[in-house]
Amino acid sequence: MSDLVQSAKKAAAYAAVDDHIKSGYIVGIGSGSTVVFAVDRLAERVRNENLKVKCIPTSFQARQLIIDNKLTLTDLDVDPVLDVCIDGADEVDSNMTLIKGGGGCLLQEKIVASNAKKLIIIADYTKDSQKLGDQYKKGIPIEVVPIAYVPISNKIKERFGGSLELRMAVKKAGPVVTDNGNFVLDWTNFNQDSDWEKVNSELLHIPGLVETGLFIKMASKAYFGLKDGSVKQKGTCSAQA
Ligand SMILES: O=C(CO)[C@H](O)[C@H](O)COP(=O)(O)O
Repeated sequence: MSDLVQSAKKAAAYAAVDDHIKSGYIVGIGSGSTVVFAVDRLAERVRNENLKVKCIPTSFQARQLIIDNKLTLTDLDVDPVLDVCIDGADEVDSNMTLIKGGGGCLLQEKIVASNAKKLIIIADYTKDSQKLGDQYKKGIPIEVVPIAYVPISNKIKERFGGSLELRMAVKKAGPVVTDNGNFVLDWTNFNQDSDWEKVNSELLHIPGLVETGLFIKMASKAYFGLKDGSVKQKGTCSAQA
């Protein structure tokens, strides 16, 4: 990954943490490489400003980040309502519809985000698109119960077209297994002009399909780090709103 992209991720993450996290907050910690910068900044603010925050992870990776940075860990049993969730995205379209799940953590990410008063997205400039699929070519991740991956692939192809591929592991023989023990299908060559809300609700009716990486009407704001070091904001909610 280029230095420019890395700096862009960092700039977006720092700006979002500075604008949206206050002492006393319950904070959702997303997953992926951009979130690493957000946790760095949050830990720095906890040390320097004596900020009191409790963090809810969206994945095994996020839990490790919280622990490694000596932040306070909590969960939805103890704190079922979050003030804010900060997470990355694979792509953000002009309606603030997201593709998430490039790291395979979509299910817990969606659960945690859906219990947050606001979801703030942090990303580099390569994620800012007009339509889903403009820049992100790896497809829409779909988490499925393992025994159902073939019929689910067939049903999606028949109903909506495109191609589905079972995501394979890199340092393990066989498929990626999510934090929840499921498989991930990556859906490519979909119709970019789809009504994503309708598609998403139809997908969620397929037995065995656990969750989709389509996040619709969930994100309040997206911060994109740009090549020149500045940060572009997309979406409506104001800082600390
Ligand atoms: O949804 C995710 C993981 O499941 C990530 O937030 C998404 O893949 C973006 O990751 P990165 O910050 O590494 O670009």
